[in-house]
Order: sequence, then structure tokens, then C-alpha cells
Amino acid sequence: MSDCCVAIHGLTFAWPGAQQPVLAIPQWSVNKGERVLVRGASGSGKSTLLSLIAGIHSASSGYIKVLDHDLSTLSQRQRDRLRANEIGYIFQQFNLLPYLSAQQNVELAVQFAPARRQRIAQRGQTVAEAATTLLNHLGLTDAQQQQSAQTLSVGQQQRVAAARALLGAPALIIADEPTSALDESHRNEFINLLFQECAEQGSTLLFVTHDATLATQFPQVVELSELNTAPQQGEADV
Ligand SMILES: Nc1ncnc2c1ncn2[C@@H]1O[C@H](COP(=O)(O)OP(=O)(O)OP(=O)(O)O)[C@@H](O)[C@H]1O
Repeated sequence: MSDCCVAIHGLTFAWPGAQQPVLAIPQWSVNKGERVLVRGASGSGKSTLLSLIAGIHSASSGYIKVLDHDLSTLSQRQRDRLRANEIGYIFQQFNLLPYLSAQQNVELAVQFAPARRQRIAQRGQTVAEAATTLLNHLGLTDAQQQQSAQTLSVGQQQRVAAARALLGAPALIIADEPTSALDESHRNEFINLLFQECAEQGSTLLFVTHDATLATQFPQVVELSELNTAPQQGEADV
């Protein structure tokens, strides 16, 4: 096993029907345990890049390796399994199930992820205990953990989404602009908690945002425009 968590080589990706690729990344890698911020303007392809790394969409050419697995050689089922076991995804809109409690939302993360359940068992915890531990660390009270997700504040929902991504220590945590709805102090506090939890369980963090002010929080910052050689919107006809 190499030190690489994500390795990209000669990647291009065009949406069906598009004349130009939205992404063309000759080379990029993220090592295990790193905390990387990818910054890019709205519409520059950040979410698209994350969906390719997560194996939700497939590259048009080139390869993406996640934990040494070349995604292009895996079947859809194998990609789904790799994503379930090794990638925790924090979505921009959190994607919580509104009528389930915070605790139930978190526990759902490992329902189809045997490797994540196994890592929890190896720590001597049940899934419910591990979910409670994470929600406690992320600052939700016992009462809040039993509330339905729809009755929580945006900041609390965001912490539930983070706990769901972290449960069972996936190798890679992907965060797609999860702080856009927060004020600066809550945003910084959330990022620090995320760093602590990733460090504790050895997860790599890949965080994308359009917000340049977040750069000071991260040990590594990458501008998507420096990775991506595809013509950006408005450049194609120049
Ligand atoms: N499902 C899709 N089908 C076709 N085009 C898409 C699809 N999703 C995104 N795009 C296009 O791909 C480009 C990049 O979109 P993407 O959502 O990856 O950008 P982003 O940097 O994440 O933007 P934002 O910061 O606003 O979320 C945009 O031009 C967008 O219109």
C-alpha cells in the first residue's frame, strides 16, 4: 500500500452533451492523513471533481486511484462498496433524513458499510455507542441527538452530517462547502472539530469551497484553477 489516498493522472471529464470538458487535471495527489482545501469559483467544477473521486461519475479519460484502487477498473458495484466503506461525504445541503433523529441519521452511514462496522467493533463499541461518542465530540447534547434532524439548527445539522461522514473511520472524508451557511466563529469551530476527529481516526480530509478566507485554516491549500487545464466558463470562445 502506498502513502497515496487519492491519485489523479491525465483526468478529463465532460458532462454528457457538453462540447468542452469541465475538468482536465494532468496530475494531482493527496497523501494519507493530509488536510487539503481545494478552492475554486462557483461553477468551476469542485463538486464534479468530488463526485469523480467518490466514484459517483466516471472519468472520460485518465485515471483516479483511491487507496490504490483504479476506479476505472472497478465495476459500479465495487465502486459503491469502496465509497460506502472508505469515503465519508459531507454534502453542501447535508442530505439528512428529516424525520429521523440525529442519532439515527448518523447510524445509517454504516448500514451498508461492513468495513466501517468492523472498525467500530474493533474499538469495542456498538454502532449506537460510536454514533453517540461522535455526536458528543461534535457538541450535540443528549436531547439534541434524539431530536428529528428537521428540528435542529443549520449548525447542528451540519455537525450531524459530519458525524455521519466520520462514523466507522473511513479513510477519506470529503466535504463539499459544508460551512457556507455558518458565521465565521461557528465555521472556524466546526473546521477545528473536523480536524480533531479526522486526526483521531486517521482520516484524510478533502474540503472544497469557494471561500478564500478559509485558506488560513488549512495546512494545504490548492487552487482548482491551478490543477485544472480545461478552459473555464467564458474562456472557451476567447
Ligand atoms: N449533472 C450535471 N449535468 C450537466 N452539467 C453539470 C452537472 N452538474 C454540474 N454541471 C456543470 O458543471 C460545471 C461545474 O459544476 P460544479 O457543480 O462541479 O461546480 P462547483 O465549483 O462545485 O460550483 P459551486 O461552488 O457553485 O457549487 C458547471 O458548469 C455546471 O453547470
